[in-house]
Amino acid sequence: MTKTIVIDGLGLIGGSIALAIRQQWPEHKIIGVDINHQSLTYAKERGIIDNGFTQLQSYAEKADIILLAAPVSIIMEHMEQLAQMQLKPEIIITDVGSTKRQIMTKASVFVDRGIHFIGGHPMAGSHKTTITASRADLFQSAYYFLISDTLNDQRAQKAADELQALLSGLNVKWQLVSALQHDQIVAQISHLPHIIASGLVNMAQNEFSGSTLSLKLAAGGFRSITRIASSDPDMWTDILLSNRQTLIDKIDTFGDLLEHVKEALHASDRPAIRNYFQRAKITRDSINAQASSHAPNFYDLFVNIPDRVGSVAEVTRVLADAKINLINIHILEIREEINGVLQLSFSNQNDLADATCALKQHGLSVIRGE
Ligand SMILES: NC(=O)C1=CN([C@@H]2O[C@H](COP(=O)(O)OP(=O)(O)OC[C@H]3O[C@@H](n4cnc5c(N)ncnc54)[C@H](O)[C@@H]3O)[C@@H](O)[C@H]2O)C=CC1
Ligand SMILES: O=C(O)C(=O)Cc1ccc(O)cc1
Repeated sequence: MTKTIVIDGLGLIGGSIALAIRQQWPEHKIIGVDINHQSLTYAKERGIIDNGFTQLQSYAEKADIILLAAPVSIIMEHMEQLAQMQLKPEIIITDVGSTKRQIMTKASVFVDRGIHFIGGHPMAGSHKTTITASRADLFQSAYYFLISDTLNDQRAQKAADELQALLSGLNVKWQLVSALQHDQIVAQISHLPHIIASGLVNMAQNEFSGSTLSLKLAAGGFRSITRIASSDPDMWTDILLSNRQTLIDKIDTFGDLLEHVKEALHASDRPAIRNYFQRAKITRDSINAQASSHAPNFYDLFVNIPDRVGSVAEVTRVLADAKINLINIHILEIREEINGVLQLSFSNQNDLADATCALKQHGLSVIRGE
């Protein structure tokens, strides 16, 4: 059955979800809502949406599904507005906001009216924003949180099944958690890291100001750990303010950890310092191992590529010549004058083995994947 889907906030995430729905369900009508006219024009010209509006009121009452994908504070404002409208009785409203406790508390505005609200959060994205950065495959193999708080009866479960079917083209791994669990998890693995990344950049900037040294000297490590400091400041202000207490606690704990390293340095305590790095190494190495064991549909290898024009094309040509189907390619790192690393994903073990062989025969250095 043809559905009308309203996507409110047509940026990186709203745009990427629109693209994925469009690809899988071309018969559905997709309406974009954004205060930014340019985003609407961009999406309409490329056929990502059928029509665009600057006001949610313009189309919400005709919607079968509304996906709220603006910054967190706007999502909550728009939930209030939606609760005042004459919506279709079986409408499903969902969101993609990076925090969930405040949003799920706000969802009480829908309960009396019997409207389904399903909290969601795809755990993939980028430091880049706006629809121009959106991609249909942005969420491929990523986790997508669904919030259990409102999934408490059969009708709600049916609505969640419908939402999951609509978004099945995203190829995500669904993860059911409570809003409380969600905000604690993301505070640790997403919000605190953003605070630290921006802190490192601000500190380096302070240290280098007034000196002839500059941040251009920063090596790969600094660049990798601070990539997310390029994220949108308004979006991250909303995120921090909607997960305040959890983050205050996390900052305290992180402060204790730094204090521990400082004490070890004061005491020249070599075993304590080594232990700090060793524990982290074991855990960090195991993330890669877990990631590959949880993604049985993807077979990855990593290739060293020289920093010269055409080296990525060379890799893809070798694979095309060998008639090997590549399902994803990701540039992990390219540093000036040094090798970069390409991550190549295949759909099965045979393609992975054939690709390893073809690339090695071509003289390329394959890091992992046999
Ligand atoms: N960037 C990321 O990697 C991820 C972001 N999220 C969440 O997704 C949401 C959207 O983030 P992005 O797409 O990255 O941001 P974005 O900045 O690319 O897109 C947000 C869009 O919302 C629009 N907008 C702002 N105020 C509006 C209003 N009053 N009415 C309608 N549209 C309005 C903006 O014009 C923009 O096009 C946020 O809630 C964020 O926390 C979730 C997962 C990943
Ligand atoms: O760019 C990155 O690595 C991110 O961390 C993207 C991201 C940003 C916000 C989220 O709520 C989830 C993922």
